[in-house]
Amino acid sequence: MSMADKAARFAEMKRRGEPIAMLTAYDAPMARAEAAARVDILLVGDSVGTNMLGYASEQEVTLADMAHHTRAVRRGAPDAFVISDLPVATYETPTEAVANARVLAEAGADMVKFEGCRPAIVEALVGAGFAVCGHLGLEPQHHAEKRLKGKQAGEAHQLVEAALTMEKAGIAMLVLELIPEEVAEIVTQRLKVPTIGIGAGRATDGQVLVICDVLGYTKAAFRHNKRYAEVGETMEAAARAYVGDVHSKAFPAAANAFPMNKEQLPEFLASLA
Ligand SMILES: Nc1nc(=O)c2c([nH]1)NC[C@@H]1CN(c3ccc(C(=O)N[C@@H](CCC(=O)O)C(=O)O)cc3)CN21
Ligand SMILES: CC(C)C(=O)C(=O)O
Ligand SMILES: [Mg+2]
Repeated sequence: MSMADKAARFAEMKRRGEPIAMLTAYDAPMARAEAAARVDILLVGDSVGTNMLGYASEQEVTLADMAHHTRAVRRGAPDAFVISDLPVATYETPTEAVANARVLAEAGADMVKFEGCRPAIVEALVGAGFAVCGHLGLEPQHHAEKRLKGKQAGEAHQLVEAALTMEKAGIAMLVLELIPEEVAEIVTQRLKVPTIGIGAGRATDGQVLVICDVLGYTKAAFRHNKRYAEVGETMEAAARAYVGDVHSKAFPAAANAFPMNKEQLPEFLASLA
């Protein structure tokens, strides 16, 4: 199946009014769990850098990082639909974008995503056979200040124009990040391709969240997020209990140890005498 055929399923979901659930995934066990939970789309976001690799910003994420994590996600979820982010400064020219998209596709991505209104980049990628997801509104790779975009009428109008430009260029999907609900609703109505929102309100065709926020693995308490677990607390409590058990010699117990063959033990001890 070609990359475009696989993505057609999501356009069909939009037509039917079936919401699309996307989550970021960064490694094999995460991907396995999300696939088992029937997450529609796994996003290997460049947010892997700040959330999993300890980087200070999205600027530090490399193509090698993205390929490494895309391979892990693909190994964990062989049949899932996987989108991978082209990291910062890897799609400056059409030629560069195509070469770098190939690296992500070979690592297992079904679709590639990049930030900003760059129709010439979309055309080159689509021409080379890649399915492309756009990303407008807050562009973490390009905007140091993480705040709502399209709050002013002029900026909101530009966002709608940019979305239409990207659709005309050939994107198969569009992520809308941190924009007012009313703007996301207009963009969603005017595009045939599905919109996926994060902090973009209720009217988009799908939603995406960063898995670490959903898990309560990160400390952040973003307004756009809904926390479904407290994995960070669970992880610290488990590590703390383990340390306590080792220090108190409660662990390992006999059940965790491996005894020698009963008949061999006397012979072993005698051999040492
Ligand atoms: N852990 C994590 N979660 C995310 O949602 C996320 C990432 N990382 N990394 C990439 C981008 C960056 N995102 C961000 C980053 C900061 C805010 C933020 O500061 N939100 C404020 C409101 C901002 C405003 O009102 O303008 C908040 O209080 O929630 C939002 C989205 C979303 N993405
Ligand atoms: C926030 C989503 C859309 C993203 O681009 C990422 O996780 O990198
Ligand atoms: Mg990203």
